[in-house]
Amino acid sequence: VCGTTFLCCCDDLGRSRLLGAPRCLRGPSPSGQKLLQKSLPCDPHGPTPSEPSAPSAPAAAVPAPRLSASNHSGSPKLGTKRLPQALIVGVKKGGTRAVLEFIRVHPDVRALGTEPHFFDRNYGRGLDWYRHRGKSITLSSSFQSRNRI
Ligand SMILES: Nc1ncnc2c1ncn2[C@@H]1O[C@H](COP(=O)(O)OS(=O)(=O)O)[C@@H](OP(=O)(O)O)[C@H]1O
Repeated sequence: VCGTTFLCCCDDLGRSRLLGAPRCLRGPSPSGQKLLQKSLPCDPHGPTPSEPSAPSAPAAAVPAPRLSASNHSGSPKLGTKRLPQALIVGVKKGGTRAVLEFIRVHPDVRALGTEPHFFDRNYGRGLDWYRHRGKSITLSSSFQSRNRI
C-alpha cells in the first residue's frame, strides 16, 4: 500500500499522539476487561521524552471546536456517547479502510461505518456533534496532504 497510515491513540482529543509503531490500541475497557491483550496499554500521562509527539502547530491554525462541560461522559453505560478512543489517520488510498476492518474484527471494538469527516468538514460543529457520531474508532483518511490534524 502506498502512503502511510497511523493509528492515533487518544486519551482525549487534546492529548492525542500518533503511533508510528504498534504499541497500544486501547487500555482497559470500562468493564475492566483488558482489550487487545498483546498490545501495551496507553500511557495516560502522555509521551515520554523519547517518544515522538503529535505536531502542535496545526491545532493553533484552526479554531478550537466547541467544547461542552466535559470531553466525554465518563460513564461506561451502554448507549453512552463518547469521543473516539482511537483515530485511524491516513492518506487517501493509503489502506485506512483495511486497517479499520482488521481492528474491528475484535469484539470489543465499535467503529463507525462511514467516515465522519470531523476534522476537515464538520470541525465547526463541535465536539458534541462528534461525540454523537460516537463509537470507539473513527476512520479519517481525509487529511490527505493538508495536515489538518
Ligand atoms: N494490504 C494491501 N495491499 C495493497 N493494497 C491494499 C491493501 N489494503 C488495501 N489496499 C488498497 O487500498 C485502497 C483503499 O485505500 P483506502 O482505504 O485508504 O481508500 S480511501 O482513500 O479511504 O477510499 C484499495 O485500492 P483500490 O482497490 O485500487 O481502490 C485497496 O485495494
